[in-house]
Amino acid sequence: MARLDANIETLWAELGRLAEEGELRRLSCAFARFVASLGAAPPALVLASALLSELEGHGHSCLQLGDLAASPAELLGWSEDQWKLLARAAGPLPKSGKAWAQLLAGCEQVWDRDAFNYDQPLVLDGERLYLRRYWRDETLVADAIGARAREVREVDAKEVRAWLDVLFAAKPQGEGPDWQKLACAIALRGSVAIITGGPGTGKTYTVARLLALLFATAPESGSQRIALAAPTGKAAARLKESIDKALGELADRVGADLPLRELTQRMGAARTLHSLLGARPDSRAFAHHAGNPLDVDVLIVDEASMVHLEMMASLLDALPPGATLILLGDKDQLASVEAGAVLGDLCHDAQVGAYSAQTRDYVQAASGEEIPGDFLGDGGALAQQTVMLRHSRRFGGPIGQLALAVNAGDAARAETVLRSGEEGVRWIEQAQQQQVLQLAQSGYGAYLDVLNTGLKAGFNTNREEWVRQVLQRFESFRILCAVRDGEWGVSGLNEAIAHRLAQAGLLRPSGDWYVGRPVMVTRNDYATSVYNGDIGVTLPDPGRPGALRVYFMEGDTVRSVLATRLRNVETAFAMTVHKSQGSEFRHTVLALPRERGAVLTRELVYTGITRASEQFTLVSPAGAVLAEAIAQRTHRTSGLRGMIAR
Ligand SMILES: Nc1ncnc2c1ncn2[C@@H]1O[C@H](COP(=O)(O)OP(=O)(O)OP(=O)(O)O)[C@@H](O)[C@H]1O
Repeated sequence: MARLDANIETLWAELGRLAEEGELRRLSCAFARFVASLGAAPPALVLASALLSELEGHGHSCLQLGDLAASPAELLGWSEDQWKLLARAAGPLPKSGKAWAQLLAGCEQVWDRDAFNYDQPLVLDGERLYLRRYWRDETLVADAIGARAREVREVDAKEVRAWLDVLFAAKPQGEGPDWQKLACAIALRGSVAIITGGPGTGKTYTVARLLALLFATAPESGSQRIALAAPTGKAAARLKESIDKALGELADRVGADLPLRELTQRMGAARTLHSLLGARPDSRAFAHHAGNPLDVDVLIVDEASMVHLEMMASLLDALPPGATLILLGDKDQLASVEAGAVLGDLCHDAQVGAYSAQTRDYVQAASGEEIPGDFLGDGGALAQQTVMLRHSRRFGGPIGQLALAVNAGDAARAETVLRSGEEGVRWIEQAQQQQVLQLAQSGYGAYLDVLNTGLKAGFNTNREEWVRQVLQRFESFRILCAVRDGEWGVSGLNEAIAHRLAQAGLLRPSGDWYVGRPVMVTRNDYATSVYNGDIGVTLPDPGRPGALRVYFMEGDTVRSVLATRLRNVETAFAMTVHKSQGSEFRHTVLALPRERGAVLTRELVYTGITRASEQFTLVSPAGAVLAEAIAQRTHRTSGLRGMIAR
């Protein structure tokens, strides 16, 4: 016992030192102390608790004990020396994942999945250690998705095929299968389907046809309740706009055979997931859950890569058993800021297909499409309900080539495209911050022009149209950063851009709030109905001289909030790539930092590039950073796939 105590004190000292050095969050130390306070705490448990909490901060949902035994320093990117000091302080540590699991299973703070539950903070599931909350969320998601994927509905394949032939134009021979058509057939037979694909691959185009198909084939289609949702307000508005457009075009095509305009009218607005589930101020709990499920038959969720584990668990909990869930998203985009990489995990087999012979036969009968042999395999139930769209209609040019090269991890090819001089892509190498400021001044030129012209004219005539124009112009250009701090981070660039625009006489910043300040909301605020990620522009309040209001675009409508009522906002000339997900800008500038770091990954670069619709400019102060970023993949540990399979 004396030896244990001695170890523990040295271990606390080591953990404290790491926290001092900024290598460990204080929260992780505090969590380990909390675990230790609940009972006898061998140093190995204290160490595992601190690591687990730290990993959660990096987006992992659990600690793989096998990794902890095999390559502990790598887990958090620590040096071998740092780890050795910790390991020595903690005394002899288990040598394998199994031995770690045995040791932890004996601790009273750890709930073994198969044993008695009395509210311990940690859960041991095989050789994975979880914070209780994440284990519960991951189990819920795995059980709900797994059960839905295994539930295959009876389908009249002949009828479905006849409708699909009406809804999709015939494809030229020899071009391989029409994955969009195939996706509709697959989604129709299940209570869950995942449609993944890069930008412009037709995810919304496909889902509009799926809705038409459901409408045409469901026995009581007239009363079907369809809900559209996305993680952010902007993504929700884009989803609704694209679906309405696609259904409108389709209605013209199918004519009186299917009253699709009726379907569009019945669908209502797309909502954020928070609003759909009934978020409540000051509470993590939603109004809708298993006891009070959502009133829907079909739920379509776009930008699913942004949905974090806890939100996905809440969503699945609130979904009634008979309802159909369709997840749309790009599996290669950055995962959510919060823990989990749910879409990425669920789409594990999407690239290879891994379709069974049964799926192949069904698809052939219901859509007339043949799944090529390369895509057949022995994937699980979820793989059978997942389709990857592979052909982008919007991204054929250099931006598309660049995105493909980055996604494939081919840095040399990406650099060639960037240096090609082709219209649409540009690379400013060995850049100075001044060059980003120049880009900002010209990129935001149209925005500032409309803003200042209106201000000068006193915006007496058609003020609403002017506000709309200001907001739209602002949305056509954006500077994206990989990091928050420093000269190449969001805060440094925002400050420098505002200063530059002021020097050029285009803005008059004074104090926190000034006319023309674009802002992004950083926390949901139910009192003012503004949500994390919403972007607005500050303009004079027409009713109160001297007062300022922030204007937000919500679909087609503009709403405003008194600037002084917004507490959690930051300037938005520059924003992080994370926050830009779900948005698209005509010209996107991606500013990389001088040094590589853990956040600089392939997924981040890919997400940044795919935010550009016409022009992409990469700005990097140091040459090698791009290649290093492309080589570094996001890795998030989770047990989701294993849980779905069991
Ligand atoms: N099979 C098709 N035939 C003709 N046009 C198509 C087809 N599929 C998609 N499109 C068109 O390609 C464009 C992109 O499609 P869509 O918006 O559905 O893609 P997406 O994958 O949802 O893109 P994003 O991820 O950017 O939202 C749209 O203009 C759409 O009308």
